[in-house]
Amino acid sequence: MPRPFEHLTQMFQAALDRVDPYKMIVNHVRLEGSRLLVSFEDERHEVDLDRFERVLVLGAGKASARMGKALEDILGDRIHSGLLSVKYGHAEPLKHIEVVESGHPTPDEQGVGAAQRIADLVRAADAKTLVLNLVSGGGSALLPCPISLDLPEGPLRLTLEDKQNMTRALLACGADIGEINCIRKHISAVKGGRLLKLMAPARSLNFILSDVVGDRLDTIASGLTSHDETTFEEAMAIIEKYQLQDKAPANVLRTLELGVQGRIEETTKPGDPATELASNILIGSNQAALTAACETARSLGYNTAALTCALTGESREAAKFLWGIAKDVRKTELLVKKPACIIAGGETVVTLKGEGKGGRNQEMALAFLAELARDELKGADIFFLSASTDGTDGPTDAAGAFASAELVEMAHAAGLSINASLRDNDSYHFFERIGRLLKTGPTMTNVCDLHMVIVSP
Ligand SMILES: Nc1ncnc2c1ncn2[C@@H]1O[C@H](COP(=O)(O)OP(=O)(O)OP(=O)(O)O)[C@@H](O)[C@H]1O
Ligand SMILES: O=C(O)[C@H](O)CO
Repeated sequence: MPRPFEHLTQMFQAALDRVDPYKMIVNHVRLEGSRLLVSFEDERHEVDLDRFERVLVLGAGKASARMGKALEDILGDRIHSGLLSVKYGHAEPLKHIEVVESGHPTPDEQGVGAAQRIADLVRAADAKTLVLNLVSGGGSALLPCPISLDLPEGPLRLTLEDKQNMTRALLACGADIGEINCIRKHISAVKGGRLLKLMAPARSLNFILSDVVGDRLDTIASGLTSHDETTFEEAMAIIEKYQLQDKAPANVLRTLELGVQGRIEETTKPGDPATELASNILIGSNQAALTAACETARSLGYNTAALTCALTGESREAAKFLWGIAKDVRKTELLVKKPACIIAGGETVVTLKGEGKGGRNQEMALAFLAELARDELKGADIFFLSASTDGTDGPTDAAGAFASAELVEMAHAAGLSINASLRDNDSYHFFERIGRLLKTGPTMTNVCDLHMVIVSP
């Protein structure tokens, strides 16, 4: 492994360590006698547990089991019971909280079962119940609760299959997570803050780890515990924007149409009394990971530039943007002096056109490699890593992939075509063949993606 790749891996590991949800919770939440004290930047809360007869821990997301472990270590027997839905392979043995593993990114029966049980638990919660919700990215897929309506003309029951087909169409069309979740919220019985209405009159403290650019609470895990800023009209406009009329299941289109006509109640809106009972606490985001990566880069001797936590757009376009910056730094050192490390975070999208296997980070590394292959200076001074902090980039077992000039040679030697692999969205098989995938396994955290470029002197 070339030295710069080792450095990029160290920076990524440091970033993961900083956003370990266990540490984020135990460092900011403590129990003093019967008082639960929470302090995250400007969010401070104090709750007297003796005022409640029971404490329930609920939630969903790739990082939620690790958050649950932290709460168990802090609260011990104070937790009455709990239920979390996490992605397969993301469970953690817990004592008071049951952890169910469910399908992601396409929801499955396990998720439906967990969502149903969570809905039942919150419906039964009264004013003597304190609910602690642990919400993290992935929660949308892990808590599928298809809306069910009794209309004068007969029942309208969305099925798991409807949700699965809608999810597949949304993930492939290039829509960003705000758009995807706008639709998810309007066809769910718990998302878009509908969980809050089921939970009233119980009080809730909701710990939220952001995997969404801009950290909008109504987007993370489709805003289970947040009021919703989006509307049925916007959901319908997204269907039209991505021409999903033929791909969206008939039941979904019908639900959205009825919503636009005002025949279905909107998601929970700002000012709804149910929102008054909930405190939403953002425990971490991409910024923390980016900061840790920068600190490590500095300690390894690089002059470091943190570009943004909000890199979005098509992966292959973002790769060109980062490549342009790398070339600028090589030539002018205007942004930062060499040896340089340029770091960005965010979440891009991939509009799937091919039948291959990959993820948005692997696709970005492949598109970066395409630029390296065209470089007149042969790019021996530029090294790149793009990786997802949850450890699973797209439906693959890799977190991301590396790129450097040496890989262009390796690909040629292996008879691989960068352009053909890009055309097929087949980045996984490409990097697997040349042994340059980054594999971490499930990291139990989730704060979007990191992209890091080293420019050597
Ligand atoms: N062959 C492929 N090449 C590139 N990207 C792909 C490919 N197949 C799927 N994807 C992308 O993978 C993404 C879904 O995978 P992933 O589970 O990593 O998403 P996620 O955003 O991390 O999930 P969540 O936000 O729910 O935590 C989609 O953006 C999809 O476009
Ligand atoms: O679950 C989801 O909706 C995404 O991961 C964004 O939080």
